Amino acid sequence: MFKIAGQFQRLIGLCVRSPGGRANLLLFLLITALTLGSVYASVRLVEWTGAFYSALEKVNGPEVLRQIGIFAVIIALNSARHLLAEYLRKVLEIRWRRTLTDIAIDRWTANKAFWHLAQAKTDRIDNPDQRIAEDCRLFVSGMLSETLDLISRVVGLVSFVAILWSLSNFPLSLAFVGIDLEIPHYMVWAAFLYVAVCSGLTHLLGRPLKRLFSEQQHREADFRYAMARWRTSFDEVALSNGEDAEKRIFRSRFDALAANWRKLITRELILGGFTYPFNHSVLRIPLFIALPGYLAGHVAFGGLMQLSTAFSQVVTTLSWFIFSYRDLADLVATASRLDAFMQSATASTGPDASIQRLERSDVFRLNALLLDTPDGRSLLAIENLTVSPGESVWLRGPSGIGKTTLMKAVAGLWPHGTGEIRRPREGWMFLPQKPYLPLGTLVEATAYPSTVERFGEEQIRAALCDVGLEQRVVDNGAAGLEATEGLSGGELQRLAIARLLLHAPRWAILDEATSALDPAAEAKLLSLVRHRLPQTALILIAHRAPQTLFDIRAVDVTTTQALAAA
Ligand SMILES: Nc1ncnc2c1ncn2[C@@H]1O[C@H](COP(=O)(O)OP(=O)(O)OP(=O)(O)O)[C@@H](O)[C@H]1O
Repeated sequence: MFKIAGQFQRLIGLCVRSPGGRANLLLFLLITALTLGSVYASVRLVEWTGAFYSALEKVNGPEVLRQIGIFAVIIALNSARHLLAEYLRKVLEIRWRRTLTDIAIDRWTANKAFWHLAQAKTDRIDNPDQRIAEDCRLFVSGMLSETLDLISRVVGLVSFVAILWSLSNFPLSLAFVGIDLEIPHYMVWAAFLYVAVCSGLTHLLGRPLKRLFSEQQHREADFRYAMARWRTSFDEVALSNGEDAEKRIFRSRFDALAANWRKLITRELILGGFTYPFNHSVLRIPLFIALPGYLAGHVAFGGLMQLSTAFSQVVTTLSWFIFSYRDLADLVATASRLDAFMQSATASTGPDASIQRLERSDVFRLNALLLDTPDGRSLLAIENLTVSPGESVWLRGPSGIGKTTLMKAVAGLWPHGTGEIRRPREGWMFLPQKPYLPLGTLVEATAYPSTVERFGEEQIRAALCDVGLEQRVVDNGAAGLEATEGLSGGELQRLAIARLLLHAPRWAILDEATSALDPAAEAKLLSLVRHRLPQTALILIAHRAPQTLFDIRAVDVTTTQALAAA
């Protein structure tokens, strides 16, 4: 219970403490006031019912007409109140959702938490996209509607208990083990006892729901992810006739989803076996509880009916927990998923690195660097390597030795290994074999990770033409339309070279970044880079010798054992 309260407190705290939190809190108070207006409207309608039926009983035509007018005014004002409250609730919902989403994205991206958490063997955050897109929305909307409901019910409860207290002004007399007992206002105590027992039973029956809801969200996201992954690889699947394999993956994920769904609906059935009859008997049971008073002659028939109505009001209001149990379980499951995501993303800076990193010098130097895999397998070893600005170096080594891992270590991602990396803090660019293509236009993809405004469209188009993508530029026209789909492997690598030319970093590591180009194109592009960026240190990682029209220093990367033998 304390754990759940802590999760809600942390998440609500994030909404309230963020910029604009006070304005949102005021909006919440306004919505609460408007919601409480519904209690006032109910009380006014009860009064109106009495006045209207009295007028009817007395066949008082003008008074009946007046009451119809009052009714119209109550309904009009109440409708306006309801619509305004709903509108403002939805405004607040999107505002708080934006706040939570912004925080989730900030934490997910800070210190490259997204990368480190994806590597984690334990406590891995599954489906972060779902947590950011879906859980933030579900948490805010569920929390708002349940909180407003609870507040209006608490206020309604106070007025209904007062009414019940004044109506049930007779005691219940009992003879218990020879002792005469008198319970004054027993209807009020009976209402509380009745709801307490029923709530306990509801909780007992519905307890597994929270875990089942959480599991369901998790399996739904896994299923969606399998579909989304397939969508990004249509070519590969079609070429390898992988439809059946894909179907097997979808079906197995759907089976997992359906298996949990069956457990969920069975549990809902068990819970419903109690809550459904409860919901339908809640209006009748009071009558039976009030009967002793009626049979003892303490109350007339009309009073009995009044009493049972007041009792039902109290019980219905008190039963919020029972009626909302399913939604509350869903909300609690969402809150714990989202809170776990926020906590892990905040805490994650990756494992402690044993590689020493110094980021002050103006040269790039590796000293006695040994890289390992996370499970301790040795990868490459570099005894000494120094690269100065403007130099060109080719790092060569067999496949799987850890060349790409070296690039990650230099970038500060890979923590496993020993030795020292000295490098300037700024001015780096890392080009992987398959460049990342963000959503957007060709021009935006070329400017990535900077903005189009930084370079201007003309300069970007010129860079694209320089790397041999002029046809693409022409095809896209001036509009810079969505054009990044359908780029071949070689075209993608050309685009990455255009990025390099635009950003003009002082240090660049190209990991098989021209492997998809023919030798002549490779030589032309690398020479263009060398010519345009004379101050840039170019470190090429490749199995085979890169075709260049300039001098390049070859450096062998080897394994620890080979180094020791040498
Ligand atoms: N996150 C990881 N967890 C465990 N092992 C990893 C991880 N990343 C890479 N490895 C392992 O490290 C080894 C080196 O991989 P890496 O991609 O650096 O090799 P490479 O020399 O670049 O190979 P290639 O020339 O074929 O691209 C591989 O055996 C790979 O499986």
